[in-house]
Order: sequence, then structure tokens, then C-alpha cells
Amino acid sequence: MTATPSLPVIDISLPGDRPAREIEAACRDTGFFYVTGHGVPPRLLAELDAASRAFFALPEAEKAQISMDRGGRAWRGYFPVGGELTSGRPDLKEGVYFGTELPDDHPRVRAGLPLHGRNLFPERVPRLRPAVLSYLDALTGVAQAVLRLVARSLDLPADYFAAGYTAEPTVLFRIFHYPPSPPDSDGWGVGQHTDYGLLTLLAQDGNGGLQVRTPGGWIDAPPLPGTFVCNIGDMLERLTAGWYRSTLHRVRNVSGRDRLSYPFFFDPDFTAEVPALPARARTTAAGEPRWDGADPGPSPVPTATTCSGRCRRSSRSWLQRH
Ligand SMILES: O=C(O)CCC(=O)C(=O)O
Ligand SMILES: [Fe+2]
Repeated sequence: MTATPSLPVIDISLPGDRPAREIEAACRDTGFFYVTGHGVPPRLLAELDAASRAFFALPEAEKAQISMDRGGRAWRGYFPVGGELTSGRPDLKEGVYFGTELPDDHPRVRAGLPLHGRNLFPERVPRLRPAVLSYLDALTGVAQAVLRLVARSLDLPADYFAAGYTAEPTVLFRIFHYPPSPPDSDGWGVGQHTDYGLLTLLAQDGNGGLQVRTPGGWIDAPPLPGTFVCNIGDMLERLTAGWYRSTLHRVRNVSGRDRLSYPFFFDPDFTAEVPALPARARTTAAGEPRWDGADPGPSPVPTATTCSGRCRRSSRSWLQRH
């Protein structure tokens, strides 16, 4: 276990090729990196944090007013501590699910598309609604910017994803509260898993707790002020035939304090077809095999079905969770 951050910090505002090349290196390694230069004002997160703490401090009955039972197919609302499992074990957290706010008469909502609809906001904490909606807007912009760099890192046109399938992205945003773990416990917050989609952008409070699996063991991904932890999900790993990695991670809240975190999941349009990426125009300078497998090198590119250690994992999907 390391105490210092060993994941790269990538300034996405830098001109030129550098951010894309750094993203390429990070995605070839663990698929985890910190994003800075994103332009999200700190006050947005501060307001979201204050509103979220006010919500979680409400009595259980008040929080249950926006229970996920009432969120229907849109998959929104509150779940209590123990209400979500990873690999069959209850996580020590409660949380609220949000997503892109769509009115009841929106064609996608009327068509009954899963994950589309209105959010559930608590009447007792009115400031949560504007805080969440502003944050969703801001993070959607950051995710699109990171995906542009991901596209460039794969030598694709910068707008490859936005033009192809994130013009109307599927956004799932969750706010989690991890109560302090019992002192004699392993700090279990969320069990090990990979994320299923394209990108996750995580803000976490000062208590830390996120851990990432590396070949050398688990490392901490501590909070760095002004950054988001970005990781790529299974979809990008699959799209790149294992060239980019979706890596196991977990939460251990050993701080002895309440921990809040804000994972923002960014995925393609629910109705989009996600075709295989077009062939890359070149091999790497090191002569490694192409990620699309079109020009096999000396050793085969690991894929989800042939890799060894990294495949023994539990991948979460929104359907698996309940
Ligand atoms: O709460 C966190 O810090 C991470 C949560 C997470 O990995 C997830 O929800 O997929
Ligand atoms: Fe995750």
C-alpha cells in the first residue's frame, strides 16, 4: 500500500499533443489518472458537498421520501446503508442516484427508455437540486473534453465519440455517504469491481479511501484538491480490445470519519450502436501490436477473454446491482 499518489496527474488544458499522449500512457497502464485543468470552479463542488451533507443528516424517514422505489425506470433516488451490494456483500454506504434531468413529456421518457427521466430531489434540502444540476452540466463538459483526448490518444478524430455516440450521453451521477467503519473492521466501503461504461470522474472528500489494483497490489488514490480521479470503464477496454484498461478498484473507509464521494459515470447514448473502433493508422513506436488486432505483433493483445489475473473480477452493471 502506498501513501503517496502514484497515479499520473494530467492537465487537460495544455495545448498540443501532451495531454493525449499522457492519457494514452495512463490508459495502457491502470486506466486511472487525475484530471486537472478542467475549469470546474471549486465553489460548485463546495456547494454540492454542503447540500449533500445536509441531505444525509436528515432522519431516515425523510431520506426515504425520495427512495429509489419511486424512481422507476429512470433509476433515480435514495438507497439506505446496506441497500447496495458488491459481489453479494452489502456496501457500507448510503447514496442517491441522479442523471440528466428529462421532463415526463420528453420523447425518450414517454418511450419508457431505462435510465431516462426526472430526478428525485428532497423537499427538505432545496439547495441540492441546483447544486446537482449545475454539477451535472459541468461534469458533462469535462467528460466530453476527456473523451476528445481519448479519441486523439487513439489517433481518431477528436470528436469521434461525441459525433458517434455521446451527443446525447447516458449520465449517471451518484452521491455516496460512507459512515465510519467499525474500528476493528477492514473498512469495507465498496467491494472490488470495474466500472462498466466509458468514463468515470470521481470527486471525493478529504478522507480518502479509493484504492486501485495494480500488478504490485492495491494502491491508494488519495484526494488531490482541484482534481478528479478519472478511470475508464469496461466499454473502452472492450472497444480497444484490451489495449486500454478498465481496472479493479474498491473503497476502504479507514478514516474513522464519514466519507462523501461523487462518482459521475459517462456512457454512450442509450440508443446508440457502439461499433468497433476503426483500425488505427499506425503501430506504436515500440512496435507493439495494434489495439484492433489488425496487425498482430509478436505477442497477442490480451482481451477480456484471454487475459489472466485482470479478468477475475466482478464487473458492476446497473442491472446487476439489484
Ligand atoms: O465512492 C467512491 O470513491 C468510488 C465508488 C465507485 O467506485 C463506484 O461507484 O463505481
Ligand atoms: Fe467504481
